[in-house]
Amino acid sequence: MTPPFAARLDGVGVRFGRPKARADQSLVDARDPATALVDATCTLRPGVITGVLGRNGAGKTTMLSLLAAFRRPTSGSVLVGPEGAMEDPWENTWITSGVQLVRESGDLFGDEAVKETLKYYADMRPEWDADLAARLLDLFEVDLRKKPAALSRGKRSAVGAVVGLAGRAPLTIFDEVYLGMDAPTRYAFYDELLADYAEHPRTVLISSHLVDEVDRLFEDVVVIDRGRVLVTGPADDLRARGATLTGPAADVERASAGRTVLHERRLGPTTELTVDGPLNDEERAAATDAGVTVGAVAIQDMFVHLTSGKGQDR
Ligand SMILES: Nc1ncnc2c1ncn2[C@@H]1O[C@H](COP(=O)(O)OP(=O)(O)OP(=O)(O)O)[C@@H](O)[C@H]1O
Repeated sequence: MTPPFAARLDGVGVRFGRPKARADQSLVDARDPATALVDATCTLRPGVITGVLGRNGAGKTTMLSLLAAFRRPTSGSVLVGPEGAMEDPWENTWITSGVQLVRESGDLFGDEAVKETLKYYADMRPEWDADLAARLLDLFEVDLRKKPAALSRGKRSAVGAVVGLAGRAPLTIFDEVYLGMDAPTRYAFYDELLADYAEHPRTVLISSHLVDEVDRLFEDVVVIDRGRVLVTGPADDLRARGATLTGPAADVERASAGRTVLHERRLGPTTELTVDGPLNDEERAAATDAGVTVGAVAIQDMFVHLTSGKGQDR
């Protein structure tokens, strides 16, 4: 069995369209609307579930497409493979045979019954688990005899999820695969992913807007904002990164002195501030003594605050 893949992006830039007429065409310009990634650098640890988060158009799909060798970077380097033996995935069958990118559409073969798509992936993936695929198709109530056009959007996504789970590729990437699924199907997918991952460790990347729903799955996160990697590292660091301070306005102001305020909410005499940076025990105790309640900030809220560009220093 191939060990889980790691991946590394180093100073990666991606610009769509024709190269600009200039001396160094490998340069990407953040102000150019055709630029999808700018100087993106991050490491994806092997055998870990990483959440790739970003607002619409942030560059998530572009980053995931690079890892699956669906496209090449304009600048910088992309490496994928077992730790210590990573290679450029572009036109590299050894690497790409270990990478499964599952997209929301499910990438089903247009004119054939769904069972033909599954047969194709079963032949391609040495670790394909036919029993798991059959059980999941039953769970998601997918009729294998139907052609993709006869399936609902959610059922097509479900087939993609089955391809990703049953294939057990050393790098499995789910790019917003569950967007078409209803809530019970999505929750069943998350549970199946966690259960299978626990038994068959591999590297999983999940991109999503539904951060609240999926954040319990993440061990690491990469947050992309307007083409730049804003945060990369353990999800727990992001969970512990900020704090909410709630209480009488003057006390909250005092407790937040010198910190970057990401969000502010006023309810009559009570103020709630979301601040960047964790509070140490002393600061926490001082705030509590002053009648200020200190709370945690969920990944979803931190993500919204960090990518809304509204942070202000106090
Ligand atoms: N083929 C293309 N030609 C030109 N620009 C593109 C192309 N594909 C993507 N882009 C642009 O690159 C940027 C990043 O797109 P990308 O699809 O990677 O974002 P995303 O984070 O996956 O967004 P979403 O959450 O909306 O799917 C966007 O500004 C997008 O308009």
